[in-house]
Amino acid sequence: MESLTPDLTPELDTHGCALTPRLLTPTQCTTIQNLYDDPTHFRTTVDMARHRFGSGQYRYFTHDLPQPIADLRTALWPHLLPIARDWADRLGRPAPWPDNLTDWLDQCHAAGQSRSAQILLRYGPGDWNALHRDLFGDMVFPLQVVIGLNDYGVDYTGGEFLLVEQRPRAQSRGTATPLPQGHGLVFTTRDRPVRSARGWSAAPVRHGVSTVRSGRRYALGLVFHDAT
Ligand SMILES: O=C(O)CCC(=O)C(=O)O
Ligand SMILES: [Fe+2]
Repeated sequence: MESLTPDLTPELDTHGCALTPRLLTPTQCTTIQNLYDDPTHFRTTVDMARHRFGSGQYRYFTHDLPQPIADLRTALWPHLLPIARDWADRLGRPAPWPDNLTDWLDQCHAAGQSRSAQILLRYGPGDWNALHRDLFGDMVFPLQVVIGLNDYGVDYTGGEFLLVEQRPRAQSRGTATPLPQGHGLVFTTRDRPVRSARGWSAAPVRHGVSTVRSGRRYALGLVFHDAT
């Protein structure tokens, strides 16, 4: 794994999301994509159309995350933690996250959020992901990472990652980002600090995926609180 992240704060402040350097090799991306068909890795499969979440399918990993996914999540934590703490400071909110990811997950489990929230998503032509937030309860880590597993424009077309940010007393702003294969996109699960007349205010952000026009698109979603 290359050096994970330069300082992502300026990108996050300007665009509301930040691309990391390459986190997975193309071979690792293919290996992870191929896990999709092995049910032993997953606790639940969600048919997105059935829940009116869009169209397509995703599967929740069990806690027994395959390598290199487990390592990746652990390695990302110390890079994301200072940003989450800085945001909490700007917004005058508590920052309940300990230095160690395992300690934070223990807190989630004690509060009843005890199931894995890591997902592998699969989209075909016509599939899309409705705008949403991956919140499961009071235990919230405000940053998450999605990793593109396919080559945008080659393996599939359409399927851009979408962010929609609600601005204070104004209409919302949309940002579309194609995910480069093997790179992570860091964005907020809930809201992020934006400058306002009176200092900082929290802008709620939702994310989703535009309609895939052709091909297959897989993505790995890493969330840093657990689910119910
Ligand atoms: O498929 C994607 O790029 C978005 C996946 C998603 O909703 C997530 O990672 O939480
Ligand atoms: Fe999501």
